[in-house]
Order: sequence, then structure tokens, then C-alpha cells
Amino acid sequence: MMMEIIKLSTTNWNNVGPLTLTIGNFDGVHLGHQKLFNIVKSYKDTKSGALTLDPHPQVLFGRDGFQTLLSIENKIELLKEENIDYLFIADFNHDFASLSIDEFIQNLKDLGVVRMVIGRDARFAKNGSGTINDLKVHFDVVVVDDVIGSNHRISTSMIKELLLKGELHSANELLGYEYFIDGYVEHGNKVGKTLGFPTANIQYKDSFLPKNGVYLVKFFIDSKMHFGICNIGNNPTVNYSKTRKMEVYILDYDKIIYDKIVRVSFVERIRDEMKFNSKEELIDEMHNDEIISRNLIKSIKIW
Ligand SMILES: Cc1cc2nc3c(=O)[nH]c(=O)nc-3n(C[C@H](O)[C@H](O)[C@H](O)COP(=O)(O)O)c2cc1C
Ligand SMILES: Nc1ncnc2c1ncn2[C@@H]1O[C@H](COP(=O)(O)OP(=O)(O)OP(=O)(O)O)[C@@H](O)[C@H]1O
Repeated sequence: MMMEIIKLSTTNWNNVGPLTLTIGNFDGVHLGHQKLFNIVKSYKDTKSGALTLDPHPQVLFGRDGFQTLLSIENKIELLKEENIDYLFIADFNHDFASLSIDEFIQNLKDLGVVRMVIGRDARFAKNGSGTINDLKVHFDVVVVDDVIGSNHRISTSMIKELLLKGELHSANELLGYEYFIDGYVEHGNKVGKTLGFPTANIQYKDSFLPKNGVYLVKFFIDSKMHFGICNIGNNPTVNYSKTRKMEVYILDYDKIIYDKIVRVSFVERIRDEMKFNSKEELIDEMHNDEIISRNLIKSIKIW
């Protein structure tokens, strides 16, 4: 069965039960989240469901500069792969955020929830006042053991920290897939061409960018995959940009691709972005990036 998506307001929780449900932000749909979904699905006496909030609470409450790993569209895409029966997306506004513990629990009952699968720190209702103990009074509650990775409990915040530190490998490992960003290809300053490395400039909007630097990436366009080398940063050597840029030199590719939506998946971090003394030094280093990348690709292809 295909996952069915149901949008929830504060009141329209109609019975689709009996249901085993997990709740959370699920930003990143990381290995910790994936374990929850697997446990939800393991109960054959009910249908399976996940309830998430859109927008993310930190966005609603206007935390400065808060960015999510996944847009809601990407989250839906990844959750579809988890093969749960229902995804409930709560329209997270101030009314929804004000639901009391009792109101929230009544809504869950109206939805047909009989069992909740959650991590030990799960919270719900106004200011996160609802806890596992409140749920236990009404439902069969399954508290899932912490999923550990890199010696810590896996969490969205930890994965973001790893991406910011340039520890791409660990981040990808804890996500269970290669971190990716979707965006439009926009017009750049066309300087790349004159360096011998034409690049697709990606309009990454409010996506969460990994640490500045050069990365081997997979570049998906028109449902095809090409390898590419991505630079994230301010281009300190030529054409300094105040806002961070994300651009990809696509290997063995010469099509003009403005305005298309593409996906950039981060495979390997190659180096920091650097300020060179001359254009020539930058070009030399970019040649070196290409050699490193082509070698990495060979080793990936062997596996
Ligand atoms: C593989 C690659 C590595 C890059 N490394 C650096 C770098 O270390 N330092 C830097 O200032 N710019 C770096 N750049 C950015 C180039 O300077 C950039 O492509 C050029 O400024 C063209 O930008 P444009 O989009 O404005 O035409 C790199 C670009 C690529 C594709
Ligand atoms: N590593 C983990 N092991 C077990 N359960 C987890 C793990 N990470 C999250 N959960 C559970 O998954 C549900 C959703 O978690 P949620 O996405 O809200 O937070 P998170 O992944 O811990 O990220 P954040 O860093 O934003 O708190 C919750 O019930 C939470 O307890």
C-alpha cells in the first residue's frame, strides 16, 4: 500500500485506526527515526503511522537562522521509502502549538491510536508539556532504546554539527544516506568558464549548507546521475561573494541547464575552501581536485 498523507489541523482528526503511531520532527529521517518506523511497522494488529509537524517548531517560533536538513517535500519523499501506511502532517501554527495535553490525547484517540512508539525524550502538546507518562495512561506505549552512532545518541542536531565540522562521512553514516540539497540552477557570474571550470550555481534557498569547502558530489538532473565537484563558500580568490555560494563543476558534461531543479548529494569532502594568491594557483588546485575526484570515483565504482 502507498503511504497516505493526511493533513491535520487542531480538530479534524478522523478515525483511521486502529493505529500504531510515532510522533516527532523527523528532520533528516536519520537512523534513529528509521528504527522507530521499523518498530511501528512490526505491529501487525494495527496500521502504521507517523505524525510530523510542518513547519518545524523552531521555524514557527522564529529561532534566528534555524534551518532544517529536509524541506517538507524531501521529508515526505524519504518517509515514503519507510513504507508506513499513514503520514499525518500537522499544520503547525500557534493554535496547534497551544493544544493542551488532554486535547492532544483526545485527538490521538479520535485518530484511532492504540499504541505509541517513541524515544525516551518524546514530548508533545503546549510547550512540550506532555511526556511518556501522560501517554501511558491511555495507550500501549513502546519506548525505543536510544540508537547510538559515533558514541552518541543520534539526533538531528548532532548530524548538523557534524556537517558544520566537515565530518561528512559520519553525518552520512548516521543519516543512512548521502546528505543532499535540492535547488534550481541559476545564472552565475560566468567567471568559472574563464577558469576552465564552468559551474552550475545552485540556488539552495534555505537549505542547511555543510561546511565551506570542496566536495565530490553526485549531481542528479533529468533523472540521471553525474559526478561533480562542488564548492561551497564565498569564492575568496575571484569574485568574492558575501553570501555563501554553492556551485558544481559537473564532470564530462557540457549541456546548458539553467532553471532546472537538481539534486546534489555529498559523497566525500576533499578540502577547505582557500584564498589563493592568484587565479593560476586556484586553477592548479582545481585541477588537483579533479584528479582526486576521478580517483575517488574509480574506487566507488569498484565497490
Ligand atoms: C572544484 C572547485 C573548487 C574551488 N575552490 C575554490 C577555492 O578554494 N577558493 C576560491 O576562492 N574559490 C574556489 N572555487 C570557486 C571559483 O573561484 C569559482 O568557480 C569562480 O569564482 C566562478 O564563480 P562564478 O559562479 O561567479 O562564475 C572553486 C570552484 C570549484 C568548481
Ligand atoms: N537516536 C534515537 N534513538 C531512539 N529514538 C530517537 C532517536 N532520535 C530520535 N528519537 C525519537 O524519534 C522521535 C522524533 O525525534 P525528533 O525528530 O523530534 O528529534 P531528534 O532526532 O532527537 O532531533 P533533535 O536534535 O532535533 O532533537 C522522538 O520520539 C525521539 O525520541
